[in-house]
Amino acid sequence: MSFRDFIDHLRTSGRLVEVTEPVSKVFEAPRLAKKSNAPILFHDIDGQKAIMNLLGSRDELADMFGVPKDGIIQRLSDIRPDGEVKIVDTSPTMEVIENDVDLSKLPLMTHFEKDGGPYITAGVVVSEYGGMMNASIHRLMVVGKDKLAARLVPPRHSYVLHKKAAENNEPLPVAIVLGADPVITFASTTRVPAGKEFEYAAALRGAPVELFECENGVKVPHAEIILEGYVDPTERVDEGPFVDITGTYDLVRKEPVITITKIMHRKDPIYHGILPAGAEHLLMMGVPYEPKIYNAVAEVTTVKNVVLTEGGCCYLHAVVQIEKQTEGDAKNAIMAAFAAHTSLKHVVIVDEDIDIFNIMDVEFAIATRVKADLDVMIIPNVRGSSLDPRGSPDGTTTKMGIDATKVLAEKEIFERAKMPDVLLL
Ligand SMILES: C/C(=C\C(=O)O)CCOP(=O)(O)O
Ligand SMILES: [Mn+2]
Repeated sequence: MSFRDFIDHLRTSGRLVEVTEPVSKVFEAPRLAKKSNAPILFHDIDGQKAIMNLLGSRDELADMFGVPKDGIIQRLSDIRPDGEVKIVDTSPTMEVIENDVDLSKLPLMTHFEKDGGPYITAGVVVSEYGGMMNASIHRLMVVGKDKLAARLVPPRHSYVLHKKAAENNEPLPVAIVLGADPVITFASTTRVPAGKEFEYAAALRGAPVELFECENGVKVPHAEIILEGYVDPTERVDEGPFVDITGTYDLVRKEPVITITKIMHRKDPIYHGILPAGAEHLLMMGVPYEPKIYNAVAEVTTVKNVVLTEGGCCYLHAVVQIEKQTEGDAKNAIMAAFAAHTSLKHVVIVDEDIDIFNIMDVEFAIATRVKADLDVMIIPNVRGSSLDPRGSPDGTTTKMGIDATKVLAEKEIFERAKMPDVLLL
């Protein structure tokens, strides 16, 4: 499915908000997108088209995968990154080719008051070096007419490929993909084995992913806009400040510079922007880790479901539902969850009768099934997330796991009272 087909699907199913009045890319469009999580299409954002909140809810993701909302994890855990990838000669993305690059012509937005400037938020950076490829989303800050600073996070595969190229003092060829089939964009946020993002997307879609070759050799899927260029082996500039998933400002760091040599795009292209700290951003960060946690917990007990909660920025807090088999299972589930997602800070383990999507239910489990000295595990000096404002400067933090499951030997005292079915008047 193309990006446009997906937008048409949102339109025909009545879920798309359309803004036809002119809006500015500086603060105004992001403010409008922040009002709700509904997909919002701007027809005139400084003369261009742009969509935000494309995958702004679990309902949207579930619809894209063709499963119910509580079936997303199961679907993602079942899929293997072995779908078909086909190389083709041509692409609708080549409708317009610009060799005189001017990034200011694109609707790249400025979102928050202390932002370092406009940046690309939904660009899938595809890179190839030494026979390896990668596709992942990185922040791309405009630092010149044809230059972007890329936040390449260690140990993501783009970071590794850039490091390898830099060790040989060679530029890393890249292509930045904006507005591909949303399944491909989602696949680029996952933690599949190196170079398997497009195969994973093809398996998820149940249809081959077509790739075509850019002038610099990088192979890319059809998209609305593609920026072609290379990452310099040595040049680094300040990147940020920018708001990340926590809604607070991430640190300013020295990051590598990409020079864009060519832009290809559809006629009348639709730019994709992800609102920083918005639901789409949180989901893209968190949902790929949920199947990893699910599979890791499945190794130690019977796992039923996993969610990285929105209140925990879909990244720092998990709720794991298990069918407890033996006393102590929940403690093993806690350790498995931390091992599967090393940025996770707090995790709560609950039984099958707790609705993990309902925070009231999770709090009920903590309130009625936890005795802190027995059920809370505190683990100091563990690798945490660089995005946690409370993390230590050396990258470590203190983690907490809460076993909010029933004590098996006393199960009946934890049962929730039910009302019998009766005929209602
Ligand atoms: C943007 C980050 C990661 C990514 O691109 O996947 C920063 C958070 O990474 P941590 O590993 O949690 O520090
Ligand atoms: Mn990768």
